[in-house]
Amino acid sequence: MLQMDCLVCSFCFRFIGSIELQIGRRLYLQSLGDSANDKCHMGSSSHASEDCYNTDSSDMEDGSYMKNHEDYGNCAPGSSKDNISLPKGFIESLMNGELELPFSDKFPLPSTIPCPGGCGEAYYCSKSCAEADWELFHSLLCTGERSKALSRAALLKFIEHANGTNDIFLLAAKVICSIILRYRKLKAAHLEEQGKTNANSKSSNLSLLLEAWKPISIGYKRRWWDCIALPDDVDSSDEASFRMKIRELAFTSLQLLKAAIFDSECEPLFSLEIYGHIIGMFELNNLDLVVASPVEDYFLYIDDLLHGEKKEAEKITRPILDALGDDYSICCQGTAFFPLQSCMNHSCCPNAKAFKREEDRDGQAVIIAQRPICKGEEVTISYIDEDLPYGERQTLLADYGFRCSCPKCLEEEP
Ligand SMILES: C[S@@+](CC[C@H](N)C(=O)[O-])C[C@H]1O[C@@H](n2cnc3c(N)ncnc32)[C@H](O)[C@@H]1O
Repeated sequence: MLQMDCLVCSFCFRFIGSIELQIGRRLYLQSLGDSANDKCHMGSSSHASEDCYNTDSSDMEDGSYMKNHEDYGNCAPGSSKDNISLPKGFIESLMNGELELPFSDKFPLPSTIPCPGGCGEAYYCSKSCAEADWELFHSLLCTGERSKALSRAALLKFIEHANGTNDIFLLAAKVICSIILRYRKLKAAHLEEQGKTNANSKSSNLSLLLEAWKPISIGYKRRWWDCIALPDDVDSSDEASFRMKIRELAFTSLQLLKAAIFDSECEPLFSLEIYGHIIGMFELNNLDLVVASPVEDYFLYIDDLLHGEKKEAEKITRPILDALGDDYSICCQGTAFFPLQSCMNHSCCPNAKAFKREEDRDGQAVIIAQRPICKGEEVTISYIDEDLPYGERQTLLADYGFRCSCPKCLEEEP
């Protein structure tokens, strides 16, 4: 699950495009929020319209770092809610590569490769990532012309429902697609091996489906509506009806997904029981995924320049920073299931940590030992900020359904 305002590879989650594209896209999305209020619409999601971010261009006019400084006229004022203005056409020039920011060449990013299915939603850092995603998940979830979904219209309905309710359904769909696609591959190999005539029995199909399901089976523990933590605003007397509503929501989502990608040979995958357990797996075993943004490094680099260079560069970067505001650099965040890493237990004095956090440059699961770990010793990670006081830690861990009794908790227990 990705944060929308970062442009990352849909397969490995590396930032892609360029510093200019990342910044332009973020400003553009920011302006969409603003323009909804002042009727300054920006058109489709892939192109910013010319003049909705605007006005005073004096600071930028001598932009010797810019390849193109035409088109910096005025536009109707007031399109940015904080009254921070950028020249007319500025965002578009950043996004379409006409404008080069100072020293951005120090932060090269892989160029963007569009989805081979033509959906215009997924982008990749390389052809191999595009192909791997297509083969493993995306061919069934692509809304483009070459989609392998049963019905693209139904798929759009499913996605719309997930976006409007809970995007965990998109992850569950990804899991189901990966199982179907793995099943089809296993079956093709099996048919080739056995000869088409005697290998297409129901029982052999089921055993292939079980084989395809195997990597996920480790996450099969509890249904979503049984394991989801009760939100703070739901009274415990309403717990049963809350859980019933969650189950109904999952049922609706599953019906929509079925209409989009149903495969009769994989019918068991489309039961509410399985769907509930797949979502439950993300509820219980999800790992946060964080990929640091190169945009932050870029602005830090500018800040560290020597006085003369810095002054010159900041003529261009300062108005951008001001327009971006506090969220000038947003990392890519998501949630993921990794069969091994997601199953590690918690300790408030863990001997390992999940992910490199600030240093992460892609979505690979990395577990790093914090100290030497003996053979046979359990590898533990921390689910929460282990530096919080004892009470706060236990409150947070209650959401995971347990009280921690690690050595640190035993020592600090009042
Ligand atoms: C991400 S799973 C961890 C792996 C889990 N043992 C499994 O096999 O799925 C999280 C669940 O494991 C259990 N768990 C993790 N750490 C624990 C701990 N320190 N004490 C008790 N239960 C723990 C809790 O039930 C928690 O909801």
